[in-house]
Amino acid sequence: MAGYNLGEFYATRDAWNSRHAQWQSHCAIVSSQSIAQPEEQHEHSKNAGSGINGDLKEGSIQILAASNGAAAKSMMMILPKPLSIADLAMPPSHGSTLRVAYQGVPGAYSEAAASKAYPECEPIPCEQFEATFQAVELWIADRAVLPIENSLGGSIHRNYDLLLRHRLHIVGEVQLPVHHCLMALPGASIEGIRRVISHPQALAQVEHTLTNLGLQAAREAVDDTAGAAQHIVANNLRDTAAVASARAAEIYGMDVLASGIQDDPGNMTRFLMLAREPIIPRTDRRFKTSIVFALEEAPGALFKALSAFALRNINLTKIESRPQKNRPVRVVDDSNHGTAKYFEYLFYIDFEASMADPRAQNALGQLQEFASFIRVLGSYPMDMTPVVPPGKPKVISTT
Ligand SMILES: O=C(O)C(=O)C[C@]1(C(=O)O)C=C[C@@H](O)C=C1
Repeated sequence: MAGYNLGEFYATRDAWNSRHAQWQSHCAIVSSQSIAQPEEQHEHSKNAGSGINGDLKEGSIQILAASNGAAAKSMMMILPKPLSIADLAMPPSHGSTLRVAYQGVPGAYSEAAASKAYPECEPIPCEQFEATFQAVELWIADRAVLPIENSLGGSIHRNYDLLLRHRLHIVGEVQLPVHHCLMALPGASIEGIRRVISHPQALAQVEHTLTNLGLQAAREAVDDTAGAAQHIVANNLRDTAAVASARAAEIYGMDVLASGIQDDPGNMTRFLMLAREPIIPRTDRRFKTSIVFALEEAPGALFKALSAFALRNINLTKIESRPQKNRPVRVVDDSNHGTAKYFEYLFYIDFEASMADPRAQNALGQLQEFASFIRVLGSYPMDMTPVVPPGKPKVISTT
């Protein structure tokens, strides 16, 4: 491998491993609470005997994290620093624990999705979505977790483009209920908040509720929800609140001002699990298959393409179109009328059938007659976990 720097590789791996060992011992103290209902957490906080420094406030859902800014900051020093693309000099060797790369910092919903899919996994925080793909491609991680759509905010378009740009395979999906909290530094009140920061998807999911709470504060987009919480603590921003998970509030020692603030109580984000190798499709359980294709321009082309599925009684669960980046516009000269400009699209569809099912194979055979390009992104088990009834929104602190 020309230009490969072994020294850098070991330094990166050792730095990562030592940060991660510190983080794991921290986690042993702060017992992890995964996406519990806001009410459950509230009750738990009332009943809990002690946090790290044992000074829980009545009516606050600050459970086990440090409750003052300084302690929270020192806690943040030992959190694993997210990988950036530049860090990916590549440490492949590791034991048998499945390493799952996600975008964000501890407390992000993507981390919760990784743990839902692989409960024993070791989540690896990354700065960008692109870095999660590269972590898997370079064998630093075994899986990447990628949010792809939300029930309120819709598709995460950039991630569709990444699926095409990289050659990873979809091997699973997770549908995660997303229950947002509004959080600020300990002692803050909703009235004193002048700015609300979070991931743009999260801000979109709470817009009406924030307005109904009378919060006129400016909204500002940042890279991830938990990163917003971390940023407020690191910079001691007393007039700023974050929209993030209850677990993020716990990790960064923030007060929850309101919980369950998503505009729809059933708010849900769908995440994809990606791997270097595809899984072998089966027919003994419910599978979904995701594909992407391009069509030749013709009247009824999309109708004909989709009829391949309808005729075989295959349910389509999602359709998304994205620009064809290598050929976004097709120009056709019409000597009589001028020049017609056609935008070229890629169509991403998810359908409810396994690639081991002859109906799916025949449908793709028929689709091939119309398509100029087809790629199977993955055939994987559907998330069939029961939906937990959502809790009611709750304003915990206004003073
Ligand atoms: O910022 C996070 O916590 C994420 O995991 C990202 C993300 C997203 O990209 O949609 C995931 C779930 C929620 O819908 C909000 C944000």
